Amino acid sequence: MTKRGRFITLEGGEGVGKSTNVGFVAGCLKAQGLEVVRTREPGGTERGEAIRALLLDPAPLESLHVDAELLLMFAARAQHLAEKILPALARGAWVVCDRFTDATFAYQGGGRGIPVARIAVLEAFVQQGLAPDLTLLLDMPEAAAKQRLESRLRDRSEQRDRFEQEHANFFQAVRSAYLARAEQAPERFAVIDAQYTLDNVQAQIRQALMARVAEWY
Ligand SMILES: Nc1ncnc2c1ncn2[C@@H]1O[C@H](COP(=O)(O)OP(=O)(O)OP(=O)(O)O)[C@@H](O)[C@H]1O
Ligand SMILES: Cc1cn([C@H]2C[C@H](O)[C@@H](COP(=O)(O)O)O2)c(=O)[nH]c1=O
Repeated sequence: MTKRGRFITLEGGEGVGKSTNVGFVAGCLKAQGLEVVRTREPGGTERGEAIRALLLDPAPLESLHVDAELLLMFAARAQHLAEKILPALARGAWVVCDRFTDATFAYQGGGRGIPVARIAVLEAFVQQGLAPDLTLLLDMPEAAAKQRLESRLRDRSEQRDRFEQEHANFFQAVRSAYLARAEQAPERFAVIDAQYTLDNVQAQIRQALMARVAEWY
């Protein structure tokens, strides 16, 4: 019987370096001879990416109800699980995902104020017990992360998306919610101090990742 693959997620607020380090994590695992599927949320499938475009579109900032936002996150996730994540894990591939349900607890829970219990109902319904094996939480002060984000937006001439337009209080609440989740599940989370140089951050990530890989094999 094929051994089920492992599910690794990267989490954190805007601009902390998740997208930069998803490739690094995938590279470390590939160097161990593993099949790796790299993906992201919301998105990861054709339909999920269409939902992502709707969610991130800056235009309807005032008009998308918070419950609609929450349900769209889980709709994209249901498609992502069925079409990509579960088949990959079943064939023994390792999945590295830029954000997953901890982001929902942090953004829709911490940021938007939706009660955790309501989110947990949808989590159970959509995931049916599936949870990441390891979550790398990239954490740093919100103001410093904002500077990184600003410089990326400038360099790439990108427009702020609907979430990136939120205020400092929103991002502080997101950060607190992430840290609270990490404290509640220390066996799953590795908190990475993301405020340092990329070399330093990647050394922390490699150490956390390889410690788990050694535990699992
Ligand atoms: N350790 C680091 N030191 C300095 N700059 C960094 C570091 N890590 C990433 N960056 C830069 O910071 C910017 C934001 O990084 P990145 O896009 O990876 O963040 P992110 O967490 O994926 O952001 P978002 O949540 O908005 O997608 C990029 O310009 C990236 O090159
Ligand atoms: C999965 C998920 C994501 N979000 C938010 C967080 C970000 O602002 C965007 C995704 O953009 P990024 O460039 O990938 O950071 O979506 C959310 O609010 N809830 C979620 O469950």
